[in-house]
Amino acid sequence: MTSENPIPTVDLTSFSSPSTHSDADRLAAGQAFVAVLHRYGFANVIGHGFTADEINQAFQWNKTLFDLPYADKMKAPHPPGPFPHRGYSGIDHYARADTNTSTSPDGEEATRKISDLKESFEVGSAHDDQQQNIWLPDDTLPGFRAYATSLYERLAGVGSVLLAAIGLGLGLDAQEHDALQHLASHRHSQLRLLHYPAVSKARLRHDVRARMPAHNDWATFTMLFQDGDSGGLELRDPQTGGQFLRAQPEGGALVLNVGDMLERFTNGYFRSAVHRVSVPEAEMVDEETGVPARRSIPFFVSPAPSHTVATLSRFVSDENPRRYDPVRFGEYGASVSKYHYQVGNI
Ligand SMILES: O=C(O)CCC(=O)C(=O)O
Ligand SMILES: [Fe+2]
Repeated sequence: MTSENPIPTVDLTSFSSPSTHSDADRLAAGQAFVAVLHRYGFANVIGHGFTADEINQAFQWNKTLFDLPYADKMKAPHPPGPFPHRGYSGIDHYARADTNTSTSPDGEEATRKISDLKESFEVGSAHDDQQQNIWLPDDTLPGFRAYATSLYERLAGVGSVLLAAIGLGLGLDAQEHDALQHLASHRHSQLRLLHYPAVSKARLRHDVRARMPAHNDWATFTMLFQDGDSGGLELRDPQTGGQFLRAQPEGGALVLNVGDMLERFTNGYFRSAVHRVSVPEAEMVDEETGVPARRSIPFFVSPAPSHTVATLSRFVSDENPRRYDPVRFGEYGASVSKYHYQVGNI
């Protein structure tokens, strides 16, 4: 079931424009942010520092990239296997052309991996010592490499600001704050451009249940922009455990969801939110247009792979005993991403 109620919006202008705000403003905003994340594992964030023009520009690049012919996009192919998680993964329209019109729910369409319903381009830091970026030749998409590199840096900066807001809202001391900062490595986070093509009513009827099935993100937290009014991102309410709530795109807001590392760090005070990208029921959709295309831009704020994430002792008590052993982020991420790669759904 889906609720119409969007998740609450938090304004973090006092952090993104510190000179025009007081410490008291920041404390109040940080505490409000923490309260929403504690309740939902998600928050809509405004005042993050990205202008409307910057967001439009990011979606314009998303469109220009995915509008390229498949053969051009495949000049920067994601290598087989989960690592390095870089470059283009997508839909071979030519290979699937002959199965596109299948109407049998038992046929090939039904068993097709859900990954066929999206295409993505993964970008890391230019200074990542573990995973190298995989770029298109510059004459295939002039300026894209420079743009995506700058977008990565910009979002990494926003991620640090949001992490500081969480630290202030939690009332961490200096040592705890230092441990929190290790959950965001500018060199090891990840930018993803996503495009979900339009889906026909026929496919909705027969085999398409979701654009991205329910999952958790395994890093610290994810910041995500969604295009226009297409929507579709939903989170499972951590309090009811069943009901899915819409994360509606609201003018310029980014959606932040808690990932596994922040859950472990806080011993479950923040829950890594289960989320999915849904499609409407076939009956709700126009025969001609189907479900329109959708674009999103997530940024996964992550620790360094060598960093061991341990629970802060302030979150451990007799009522809430330690739930997690310390874990090296690289090892954790490798096992989870290997699983996702095998099932091919994220
Ligand atoms: O496209 C979206 O809105 C969600 C993307 C997502 O959950 C992911 O890439 O992990
Ligand atoms: Fe996700």
